[in-house]
Amino acid sequence: MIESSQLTRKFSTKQGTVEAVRGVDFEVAEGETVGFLGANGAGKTTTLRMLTTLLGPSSGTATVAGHDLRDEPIEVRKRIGYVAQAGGTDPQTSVREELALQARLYRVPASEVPERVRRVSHQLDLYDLLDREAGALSGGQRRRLDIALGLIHRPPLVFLDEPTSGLDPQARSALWEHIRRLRDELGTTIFLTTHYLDEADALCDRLLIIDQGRIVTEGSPEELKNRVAGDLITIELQSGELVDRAKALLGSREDVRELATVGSTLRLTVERGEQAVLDMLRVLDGAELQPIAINLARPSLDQVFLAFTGRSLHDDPGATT
Ligand SMILES: Nc1ncnc2c1ncn2[C@@H]1O[C@H](COP(=O)(O)OP(=O)(O)OP(=O)(O)O)[C@@H](O)[C@H]1O
Repeated sequence: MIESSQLTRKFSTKQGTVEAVRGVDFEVAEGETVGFLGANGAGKTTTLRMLTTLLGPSSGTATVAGHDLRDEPIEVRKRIGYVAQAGGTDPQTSVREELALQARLYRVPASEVPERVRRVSHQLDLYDLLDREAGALSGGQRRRLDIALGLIHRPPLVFLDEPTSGLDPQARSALWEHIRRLRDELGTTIFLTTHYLDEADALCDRLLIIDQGRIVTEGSPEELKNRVAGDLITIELQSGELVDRAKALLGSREDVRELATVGSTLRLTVERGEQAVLDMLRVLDGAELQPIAINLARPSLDQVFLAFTGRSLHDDPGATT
């Protein structure tokens, strides 16, 4: 659905040239939900604006929904929906009028417009709000309207720029449900930007992590977590002496990457923790070692982000996760 080839964008400013995007290569398959994860200023919006034909690349190109960005921008535009960070619409227009106007802009035949408005408003839970003025909507309702506007012409590919930015936790998880349904029920390919790690984890089949204009790694949330850290198993025993025995029994396993003892606790970093923890329990039981407590912790995407970019998203003043 998307094939980006060395897309680059520079901006000239009074202070000099800003290299916002420095040659990004990636692919997005049909039906995937792919997240572009990065801190403020990493280059997410600039890439999105290039892929949606709103901004010309300085170099490189991309094929989007089967058409080249540079050679056939109009064909690209017909096949995509773009939901920008802040929708700018007339606050006095009703939700119904907004949707109908957008449908007409996309040349949906007039006779089909009411049905389209009905469908999309059902999909995004806006049906009871159709006669409300856009200016009177809550933040979550407004974002749902923005997404409905991006879907009215039924594009196979939708770009969402920070879809839940500024929403409260309840409105965010409600919107996630709507985004999931787009993929599951309509097969829509979704490319979204976010700097919320929980959002990336909850919604995306695959993530591209962008830092300072470059993609530093990609993979499914699970793959990325496995690649970075492995799972952490902590086993607490009655005494340091018993810990030493447990260490001797478990330390030589092939799947143990790191091992440390802290007082009467043994800490092991392993691959596939769920399986390992069961095996280890069996081994300890066989040696008549009964742990007081066992804990298994999965690595977080935060650790992944830190490993690949050298900083935490929590340090980013614009991010709230
Ligand atoms: N029109 C412009 N003129 C000059 N510099 C720009 C322009 N647009 C973006 N930049 C710079 O390019 C870099 C990337 O910006 P971009 O908006 O793509 O980041 P982002 O990852 O989307 O950040 P955010 O999460 O804050 O939206 C930033 O350093 C930004 O200041």
